[in-house]
Amino acid sequence: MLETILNTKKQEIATLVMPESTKVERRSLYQAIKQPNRELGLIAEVKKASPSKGLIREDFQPVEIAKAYEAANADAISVLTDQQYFQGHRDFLTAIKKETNIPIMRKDFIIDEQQVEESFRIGADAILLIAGTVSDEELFQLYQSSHQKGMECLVEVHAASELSSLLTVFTPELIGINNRNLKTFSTSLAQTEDIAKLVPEGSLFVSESGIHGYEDVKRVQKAGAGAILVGESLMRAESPNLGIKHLFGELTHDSTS
Ligand SMILES: O=C(O)c1ccccc1NCC(=O)[C@H](O)[C@H](O)COP(=O)(O)O
Repeated sequence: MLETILNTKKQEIATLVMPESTKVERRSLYQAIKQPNRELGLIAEVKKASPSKGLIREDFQPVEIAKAYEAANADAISVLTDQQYFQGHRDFLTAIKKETNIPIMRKDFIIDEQQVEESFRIGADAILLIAGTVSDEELFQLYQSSHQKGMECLVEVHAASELSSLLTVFTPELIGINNRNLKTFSTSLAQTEDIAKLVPEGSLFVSESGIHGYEDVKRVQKAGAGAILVGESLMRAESPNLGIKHLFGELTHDSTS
């Protein structure tokens, strides 16, 4: 699947039309999740559809969802901007950035400097970089140019071998451990437990994907995660607020909104 997505990205990059620059102040994702609003940080994702689940949320109002995440004390927001596989759009990110006050991460498949510049222009505070999509050296280049532009990076790995290889080239401040196997689409929190052992002391790590309830939250927290990245379970919840409360075990019998 990843290979198919990356082939699409290469075609998109070849015809990329650079947007005008949006004037925004940049916010730190690292600081937000270092000092989270709850026992561990929450990056709440705006995700309409996915390759594994198809359409997740029919009534999809990206800015309203993002504002509700912020009101429910999410620490940061992840916005899927890929159109073909996730039904996202880069305009969603710009609109969300203008209407919220917490860090906004661009979640896409970023493999080229032009996409870094595009992310900067649309107003992203941070971008996702995925190990294995380009060489570790190329990933480091993208990481450095993002930082030079004032954006931070969440560097995602799917295997212990990917992280150890990456660490021979550079040490990301923010490491994402994705619990989803991109071949089978199945998720396992054991991924977080296995890979966590390799995370260097100075880095914060985020457990991503397949987190649906408080038991999951406690499990990845025990493994050392500083934050979680959650999409589907929040998008399927009756409201973002109820979804977040459910996730952190904050629901009481009289919780109605
Ligand atoms: O979500 C997918 O099906 C998917 C497929 C292929 C590549 C990436 C994919 N998802 C990106 C993500 O990492 C998730 O959107 C994110 O971690 C949130 O996951 P979840 O809470 O399980 O929606």
